Amino acid sequence: MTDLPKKELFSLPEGVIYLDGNSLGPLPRKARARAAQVIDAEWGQELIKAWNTADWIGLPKQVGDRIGGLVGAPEGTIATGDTLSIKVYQALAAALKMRLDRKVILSDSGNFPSDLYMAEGLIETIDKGLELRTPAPEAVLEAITDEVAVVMLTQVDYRTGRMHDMQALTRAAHAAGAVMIWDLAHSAGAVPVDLMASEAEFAVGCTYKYLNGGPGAPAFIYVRPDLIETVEPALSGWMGHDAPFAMERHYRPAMTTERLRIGTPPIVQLSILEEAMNIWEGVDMAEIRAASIELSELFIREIEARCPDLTLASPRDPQQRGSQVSFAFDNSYPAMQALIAHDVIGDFRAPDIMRFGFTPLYLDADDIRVAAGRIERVFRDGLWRDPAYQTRSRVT
Ligand SMILES: Cc1ncc(COP(=O)(O)O)c(C=O)c1O
Ligand SMILES: Nc1c(O)cccc1C(=O)C[C@H](N)C(=O)O
Repeated sequence: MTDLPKKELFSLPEGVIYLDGNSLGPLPRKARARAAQVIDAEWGQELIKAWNTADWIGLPKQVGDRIGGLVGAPEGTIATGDTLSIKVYQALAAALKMRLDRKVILSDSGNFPSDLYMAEGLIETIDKGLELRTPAPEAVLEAITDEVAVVMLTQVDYRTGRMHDMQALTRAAHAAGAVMIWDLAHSAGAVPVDLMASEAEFAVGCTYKYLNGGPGAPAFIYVRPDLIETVEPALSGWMGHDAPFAMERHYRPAMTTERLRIGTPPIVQLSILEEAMNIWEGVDMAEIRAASIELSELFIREIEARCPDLTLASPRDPQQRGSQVSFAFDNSYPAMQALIAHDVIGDFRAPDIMRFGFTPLYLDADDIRVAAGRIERVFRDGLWRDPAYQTRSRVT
């Protein structure tokens, strides 16, 4: 049994109840010292020698292996770096190369826009004859036909929290002869994932949400081990080369997942992420999941009892949800602004969603009850009507 929560390991502002770790995780206390060490002692003193003396060059793989431990990926199967959108592009381009005889990319209408935009951009670049299909999430299973080259899904819907059945959909994709890509942005560190057991060919994800790597933290990409030596990288940068410092004239991919790296790794961010991953040492994802369900069920009960104007917009069955709960309300934007002003931080997602994330590493039942009390007040007293909350910020 892990001791949850591990609140003391995070630097959270006094009095704030943070229900947005599903978008940007909070600051791990040790991140500051680690970043200072990398900047002052390594970069400052060692200069370029630090690539060897501080093993900067080995850091992307080291961190990838730590992430692998949380998502059922064996050592050496996860490469880190770049942004998730780039990793989506790479996975999709490589997957399409594995099914050149087919023309359909299947995703769903609830997928995060960037995943769909990257697919649209890829189609424009490599083959305008490809087609991106986006049925409703509930209709994906029956849309997997033998026309489909690649099924590309985000396991947990960013807006509703609805969770796809990874095992069943991967099985269906394979039965239809399609390649499977999972986006784990809202899964890694949120729900138990077993990539090897799923047999999916690719997975991608980000590390600034439940993994607490900080804004702009590097993304990750998983390739099933039996495919690593044959996957064709669409973005053939030198850090994915088998021997980057041999400076060979032609690209020759690394014989490991490192072939999906592109350029110079972001060392300060990777170091912070490694520090954040230390918090997960000894944490059992099954325990996190059980605690997350307890917190989210409590939240739903409290909100439904106290705020009759809000409508649950997430599946009621906790097994069908990731680690977030959404409520619909016509004036969600000002309402969320009012909640934030009253120290309950969630977020708004267009058109009418108030989204709350549950992160048992640093939240407990008391936090949920206090949050529910503050939320009740904002709605009971109509505090969200204040003109101060009506003006939209650039980042919502
Ligand atoms: C499911 C999903 N895919 C892609 C992205 C985009 O990631 P990035 O901005 O790191 O490229 C996000 C979050 O921003 C996301 O939630
Ligand atoms: N990556 C983000 C950013 O740079 C600014 C604000 C929000 C984000 C997010 O991660 C959004 C997130 N993927 C979502 O689920 O809405």
